[in-house]
Amino acid sequence: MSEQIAVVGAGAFGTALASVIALTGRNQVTLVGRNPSLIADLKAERLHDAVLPGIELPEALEFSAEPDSIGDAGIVLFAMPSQAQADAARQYGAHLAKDAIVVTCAKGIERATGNLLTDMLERELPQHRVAVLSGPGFAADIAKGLPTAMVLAASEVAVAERLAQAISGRTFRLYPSSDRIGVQLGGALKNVLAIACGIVEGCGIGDSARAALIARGLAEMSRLIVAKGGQADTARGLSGLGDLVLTATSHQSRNLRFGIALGRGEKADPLQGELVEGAFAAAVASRLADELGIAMPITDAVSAIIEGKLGITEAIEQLMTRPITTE
Ligand SMILES: NC(=O)C1=CN([C@@H]2O[C@H](COP(=O)(O)OP(=O)(O)OC[C@H]3O[C@@H](n4cnc5c(N)ncnc54)[C@H](OP(=O)(O)O)[C@@H]3O)[C@@H](O)[C@H]2O)C=CC1
Ligand SMILES: O=C(CO)COP(=O)(O)O
Repeated sequence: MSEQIAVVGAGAFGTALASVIALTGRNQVTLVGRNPSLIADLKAERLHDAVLPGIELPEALEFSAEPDSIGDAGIVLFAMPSQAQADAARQYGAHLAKDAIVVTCAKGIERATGNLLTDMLERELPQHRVAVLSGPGFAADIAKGLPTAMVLAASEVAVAERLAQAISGRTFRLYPSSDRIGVQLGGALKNVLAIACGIVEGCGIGDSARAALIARGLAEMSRLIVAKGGQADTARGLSGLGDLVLTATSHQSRNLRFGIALGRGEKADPLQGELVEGAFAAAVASRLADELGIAMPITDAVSAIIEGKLGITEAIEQLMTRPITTE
């Protein structure tokens, strides 16, 4: 079935998603950006070299800088950073079709409130159903047509299935899920854990330490998912373990590179330069863990290091000398 799909947010991920969905040939896809001169260049050149260098965008993909261009879309993907999603909901909400489903594609937690992005979007857009797209996939890999599998979660599995069918193509495969909580927390926390793995790499304490962080980090992710009402199994799937392994081991990851800079003792400011979602999620996840009474020592340490409250040597010492417990 043919769908009208709008992707809002003309950055790396939005452009990659719009491109791969347009390539299915089934859907009419519009990439909607807020910068008219960028959109004019994309239309003219079919390249977005600032974020996806050298990758040609499909002929079938349409572009617009007008918020009302989303008015006929039944599926609207929000592909801007987590902390910009509330603003985007306010800016684009009035232009959504009555039955449009909004799919958040960001990996984070609302910093001001600790809300999941789906809860925040339902607050801002109470008339609309809200779904989540997350999982292991770098924008450049997706846009190049390399095989990628991710998860599409909606509260009703039938809706998730419909969205996954509509968006999936020959190189981009979506698995439907009904666990929006687990899928979102996996995406937010893997970024924090990738920073931790970057720190380990940057300060040169070995691959064994990285493996320990991945496994113990996954246990933290699972605990938070369950405490927030999600399913433990989701942590072991694509949006949890899958994305954690990808981001914690590939230098394509901005979160990993940020952690490496921290580990090398370089000055790293998450508000300058490229987007580092984990730097925002660390403090809010640590706060949530505290409120829910669950242990997330790696997340706490990453948050404290970023805030300059804890040194790296001290953090390693603290993690290694915690009371011995069963796994
Ligand atoms: N890059 C990747 O490989 C992947 C990214 N993600 C997730 O996708 C999200 C976006 O990341 P990514 O695309 O890489 O980031 P980028 O920094 O490449 O792009 C972000 C885009 O969002 C736009 N934007 C910011 N605020 C708004 C707003 N209020 N309304 C409309 N557009 C807005 C920016 O526009 P402007 O240029 O005008 O500032 C920019 O085009 C993050 O949560 C990330 O974790 C998920 C999977 C893979
Ligand atoms: O989420 C991603 C891949 O799944 C992208 O990771 P970074 O934001 O760390 O680059």
